[in-house]
Amino acid sequence: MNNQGLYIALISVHGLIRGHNLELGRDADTGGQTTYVVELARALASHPEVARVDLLTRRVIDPKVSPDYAIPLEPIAPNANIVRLAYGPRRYLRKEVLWPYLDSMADQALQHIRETGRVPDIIHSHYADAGYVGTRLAGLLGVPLIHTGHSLGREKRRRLLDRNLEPRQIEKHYNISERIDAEEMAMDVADRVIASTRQEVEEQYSLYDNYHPRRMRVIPPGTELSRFHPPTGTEGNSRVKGMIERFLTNPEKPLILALSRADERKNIQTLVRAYGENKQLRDTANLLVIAGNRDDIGSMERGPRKVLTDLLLLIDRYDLYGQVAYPKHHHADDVPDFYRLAAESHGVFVNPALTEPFGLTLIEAAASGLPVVATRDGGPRDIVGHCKNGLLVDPLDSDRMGEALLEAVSNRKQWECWSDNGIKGAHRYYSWHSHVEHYVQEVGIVLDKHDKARPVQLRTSRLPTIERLVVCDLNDTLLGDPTSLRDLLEALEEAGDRVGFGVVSGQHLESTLAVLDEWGVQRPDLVVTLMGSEVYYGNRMVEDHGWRKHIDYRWDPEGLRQAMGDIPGVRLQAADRDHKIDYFIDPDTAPPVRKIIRYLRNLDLHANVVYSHERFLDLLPIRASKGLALRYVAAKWGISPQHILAAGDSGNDIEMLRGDILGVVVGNHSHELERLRGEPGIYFAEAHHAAGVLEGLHHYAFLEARQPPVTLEEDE
Ligand SMILES: O=c1ccn([C@@H]2O[C@H](COP(=O)(O)OP(=O)(O)O[C@H]3O[C@H](CO)[C@@H](O)[C@H](O)[C@H]3O)[C@@H](O)[C@H]2O)c(=O)[nH]1
Ligand SMILES: O=P(O)(O)OC[C@H]1O[C@](O)(CO)[C@@H](O)[C@@H]1O
Repeated sequence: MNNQGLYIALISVHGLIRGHNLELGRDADTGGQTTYVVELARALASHPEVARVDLLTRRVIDPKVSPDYAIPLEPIAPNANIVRLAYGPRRYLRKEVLWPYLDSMADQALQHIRETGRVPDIIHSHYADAGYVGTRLAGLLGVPLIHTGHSLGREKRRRLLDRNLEPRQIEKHYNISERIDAEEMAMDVADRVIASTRQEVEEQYSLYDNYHPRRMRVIPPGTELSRFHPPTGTEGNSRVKGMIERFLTNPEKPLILALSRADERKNIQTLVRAYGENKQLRDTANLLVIAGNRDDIGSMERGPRKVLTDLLLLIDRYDLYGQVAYPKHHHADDVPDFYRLAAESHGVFVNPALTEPFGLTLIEAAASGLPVVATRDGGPRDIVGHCKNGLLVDPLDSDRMGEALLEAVSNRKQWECWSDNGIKGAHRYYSWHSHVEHYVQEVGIVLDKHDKARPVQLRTSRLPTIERLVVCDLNDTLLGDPTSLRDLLEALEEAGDRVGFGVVSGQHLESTLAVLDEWGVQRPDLVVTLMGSEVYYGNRMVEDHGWRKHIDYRWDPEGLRQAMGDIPGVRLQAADRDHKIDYFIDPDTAPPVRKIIRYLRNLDLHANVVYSHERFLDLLPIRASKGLALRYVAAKWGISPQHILAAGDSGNDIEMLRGDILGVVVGNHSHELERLRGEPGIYFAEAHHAAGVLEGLHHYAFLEARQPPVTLEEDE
């Protein structure tokens, strides 16, 4: 731990995040995780060993949402900020469609880190999308990663298949494979995975190929105990009482409170059936359903729209008018009052979710002195086990759910005991104070143990004259046509010291330099070889040893060669360098690449597996690729990715072309690049080879002299 105090970067990509009045339940992506990360940021910032907390999220500029989400930097504590990074489309997008833009978020995060002038000591990603970004950032900077899944794709896919959704449909709507891959990668790279309950670890995280028990830590989130506390006797005149009473014939009856996002998984319909089918329960208590905020159900996303429509239909089917309240809107500040009003009425909180990874609402209810009836599937087992403040039920057994609710509101002695236990349990097990004590201790262990490889020292560029950088893949991109090659080199020459030139090749240094000499190309500023395994600078081709050390992470070439030897349709081509193993692959007889990757993972072997030209399969360290090498170099030189133009022609160039780096695909590209057509920041040239690169340079006006910095004398 350095004496500056910890600088922690939390990443939470999706949903609407701000420091006040979270619009929880507004849509499927703005729920518990957003509460969790904002409260974690504040709690960490108050810890004496923490100097700074940045909560990195996506900047959203969209007239349909509050302008709060467009503010680039929002202080939420004296040393904690929400940092909104601008990447991809400006409008609000659901989390499932953010994947193509996440490389760009990592690039923007590097810019933010360069502006702060300090590399974070730890990166903590929340959910799969942030895991994707965090994995790249941690790799580029060489700092440890912590990951928290909140909700896991393999479990979600299982549930969706159980509901007989078509795998193709699941893929199309949820991008579930990309999400699971990102979760696997995050769990592979993370030094720690922080879960909220033991169940999550044993039943959900354990399903992952990269599940490593020794890296798992259960640190349940806290709840804001200043917000959630027992009734103070003033509930009678709270705003929410009026909101609810307008629905109810006998408002003085005990309240059964359900509060969750309007999401299928929350299983509201079984709860309404349990209530509707139990006459004694209906006579004894009213039901209050808070399911997010809604203006017009008809204009909501499919998921929430279906949940709310079913709710109305069930209320009608059981003729529950006057017994069920279902307000359209509420403010975040109303939520604690809902719990207290229900507690005041000697009611009960119910979480009927089909599965609940954790269940923040249960600790909120406990802290409010409100007993619970909760699904036994997931985190509630831990919570009710700790707090002894209610009953667990099978979420699919509506009769039993009804009976449990009736018991909770009928047995006053039992109610008082549960209420008291819940208050004590919430303070004892679920305060943010105890959470961050444990968290900071873990971070200390990770940092002490973590390989002391210095993170990338963000110094200004090694080659200070370079403002921008043109990087070309070697074979079939830079080379291939002598005439246009000469034109390109002349154009670069004319651009002078402002524009640097780099080459990226799949071969090792010696053969790369020999080929460059053969084609009369002078020594580039930068040479990246072996698909991104090695990085060399300047005339003397000095190797970047920090990069080599950095990619050594979890690289086991012997183990990989051993394992690959057993795979049909795959033949060793060359293993001529420490950090790259080349194979020929016959797509007709070899297993699919995705299966090869899982096979290696199951052997605890880690590699970046690159398939190209439908016949090559290259194995690289997980931290190595052309794209990652380029971003590492950009960070090192202080060059923003938008000032780099990368040109390529085949599958192993994809990562280099995506993100904020300006991509150029030359006209003679192989067909595996076709899927990039139309992606932001990627230009498909008509011309072939170096002529295609030149076309791309013109397209981006990349070589045009930028406005020189105005100097004072010119002003006078
Ligand atoms: O209309 C609503 C609905 C919810 N909430 C709040 O939103 C949060 C909901 O969190 P939770 O019930 O835990 O559900 P999810 O949004 O599904 O949260 C995911 O992430 C949480 C944090 O990791 C985990 O507790 C959950 O199990 C996981 O599903 C709670 O603070 C609620 O008070 C509201 O304020 N208004
Ligand atoms: O249904 P999914 O895709 O697993 O997402 C669950 C959602 O619940 C949340 O808590 C909402 O904030 C996030 O974890 C996630 O957006």
